[in-house]
Amino acid sequence: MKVFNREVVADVLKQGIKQLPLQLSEEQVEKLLDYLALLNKWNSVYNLTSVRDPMEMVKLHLLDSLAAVPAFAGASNVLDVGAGGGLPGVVLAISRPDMKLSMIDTVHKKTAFLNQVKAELELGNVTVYTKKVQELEVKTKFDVITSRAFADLSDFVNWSGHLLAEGGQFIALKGTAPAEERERLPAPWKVQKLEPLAVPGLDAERHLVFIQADENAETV
Ligand SMILES: C[S@@+](CC[C@H](N)C(=O)[O-])C[C@H]1O[C@@H](n2cnc3c(N)ncnc32)[C@H](O)[C@@H]1O
Repeated sequence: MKVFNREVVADVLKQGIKQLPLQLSEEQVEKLLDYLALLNKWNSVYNLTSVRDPMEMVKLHLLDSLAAVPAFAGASNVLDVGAGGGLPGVVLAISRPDMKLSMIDTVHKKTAFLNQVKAELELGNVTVYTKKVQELEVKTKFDVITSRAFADLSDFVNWSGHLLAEGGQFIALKGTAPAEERERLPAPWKVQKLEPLAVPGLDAERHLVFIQADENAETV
């Protein structure tokens, strides 16, 4: 486990947040830092992320997920598929306490960690599922289904399309989203928008891919 210097990490986080169109309270920033401390503490046990350095975790995990938060402006009931250690799910849940946030992963030790985060950070808006997303059934479908570093776009929509409410959308956080991958989407799904994502302190290509059923979408 790398040493977690909360003061130094907080400084990088706060500087990054200033560069984003986001208003977070001091309490929310503290919860983000608590989450990062838990991720750092339990990573060696649960194997939650290959990123081991807390300073790198701030940029590659927290700020990367925070940069996507404004894209969820109109959302009220969101599912994060393949949430792993909670990205972007936990960051969304902390940033938008008004929103219901569900996370699903097949790996029990990861969802055990997510339930621990939920309890320790008192995230009353969070629900955690341990199963394949293809096998999940819910009473109320989601208005947004998101994922980060999860799967090919076609697999993402094929495996979770049954959980999306009518008129809802997928938002995938990707490094690149090659045209070939976007064009291979099965009907009725179409890429509505491909948006470059600027992550403070990160010099890497990042994108948000918005996908909707054809009747709502303009093909890019
Ligand atoms: C590369 S990790 C990404 C984790 C996290 N989203 C992140 O960005 O750090 C992909 C995750 O998807 C989960 N996964 C793979 N297939 C799945 C499925 N069919 N349903 C739910 N989760 C799945 C894996 O267990 C893994 O934790």
